[in-house]
Amino acid sequence: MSRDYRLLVKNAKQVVLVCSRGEKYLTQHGMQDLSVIENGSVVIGRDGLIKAVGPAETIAAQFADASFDKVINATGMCVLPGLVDAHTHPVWAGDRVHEFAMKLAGASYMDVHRAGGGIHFTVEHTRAASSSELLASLRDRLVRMQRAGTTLVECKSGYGLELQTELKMLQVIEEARRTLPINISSTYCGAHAVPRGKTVAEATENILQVQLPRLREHMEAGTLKVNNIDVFCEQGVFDLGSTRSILKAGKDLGLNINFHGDELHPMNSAQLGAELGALAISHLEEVTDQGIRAMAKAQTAAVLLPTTAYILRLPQPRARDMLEAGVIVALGSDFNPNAYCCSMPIVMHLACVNMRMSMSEALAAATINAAYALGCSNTHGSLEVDKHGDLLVLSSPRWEHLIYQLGGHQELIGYVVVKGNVVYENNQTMGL
Ligand SMILES: N=CN[C@@H](CCC(=O)O)C(=O)O
Ligand SMILES: [Zn+2]
Repeated sequence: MSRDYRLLVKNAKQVVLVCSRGEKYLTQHGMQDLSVIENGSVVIGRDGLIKAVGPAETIAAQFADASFDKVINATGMCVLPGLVDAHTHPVWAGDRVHEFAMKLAGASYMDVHRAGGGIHFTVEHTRAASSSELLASLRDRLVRMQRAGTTLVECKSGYGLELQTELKMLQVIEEARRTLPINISSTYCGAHAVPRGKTVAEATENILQVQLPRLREHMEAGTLKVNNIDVFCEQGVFDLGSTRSILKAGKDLGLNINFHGDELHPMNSAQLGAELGALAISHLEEVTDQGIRAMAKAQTAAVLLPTTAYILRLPQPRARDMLEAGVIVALGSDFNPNAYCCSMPIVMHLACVNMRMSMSEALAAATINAAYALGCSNTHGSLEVDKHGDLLVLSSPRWEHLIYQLGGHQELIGYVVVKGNVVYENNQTMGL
């Protein structure tokens, strides 16, 4: 057997595995009691997969005659799995800082949307932008996310609302996936809003008869890899019936159902998602008790987005009720021109303070459960042998500092590693 490896991270004060028995997700007590090794090391092979993780002394003995392309001495530091951001809209042109001012002055999200702003404003600018402009800004945003610890990120289309721009966005995401050292799960979200001048029925028809068939051709030809299908199921956007037909058609294409539901009004989106076998539903600020029970039973993950409730001053999603009912709770940044946040550490902090999650629950939600929401928890979301060697090294002796120090991740994160390669190194780290 070869004794050459890509990376050894040795002697960490804590190695947070999150889980260690091949769990696909964590719920209830499992989220409270994360697997942590005190004084541990991790070995990543040349194939980018984890070969060993365990007590530092055991690893030192087991790999005494091995050679490593790189060794990180993590004495006094913590190692965590790379963070997983389960919901973002990172491909767009034209910021909406002016709308932030309107909302601070009292306008609601739907006031702005109905007045032709919001998603419509971004659609106009994104349709006009070239692929290279979109790719350049996407790259910058992904770099910012990565520096904040994200190593797997879901990226949606949805600012085209017609075939050409939706395809342009998905191709830009595909190019990022091919060329950037970050894992991407891509989502077709052509039903993000009803285009100006069209009815819901016309928009649904266009998606079913024009956009999805062309997407199928690209997927079959191997020119696009798309993982998930999304719809914004909301009053004044896509109703339950149109949502159902679009999601079902996406599922027939082999896409995972992962959609926006019960955000501003109770729509019975959670029940619909459970019925269709959705992998995940995002937002859920207005989910009902029945919806919570249906999601728990169907093992449909709830992707909660603390930045949205915070920025729009919405009621907080009922994280505690969901956790107690056994729902698989995950987290996402919801990065988009409305909620401009690239940082999962800040998202975890908000989840703890505003949604009353514990720090362990928040970390599980931002790692193994977010990976589950993207159908990737067999390869990502925890530090276990044979999973991808994606991890963070923090310059603090306890991992909880990543959540506790609000906005402190820039100084705390010393290394971000993807498949055993250091993709970000920060020489300016500061301890406590
Ligand atoms: N709610 C719908 N979609 C996004 C917002 C997109 C936008 O405002 O541009 C969300 O998840 O928050
Ligand atoms: Zn969204």
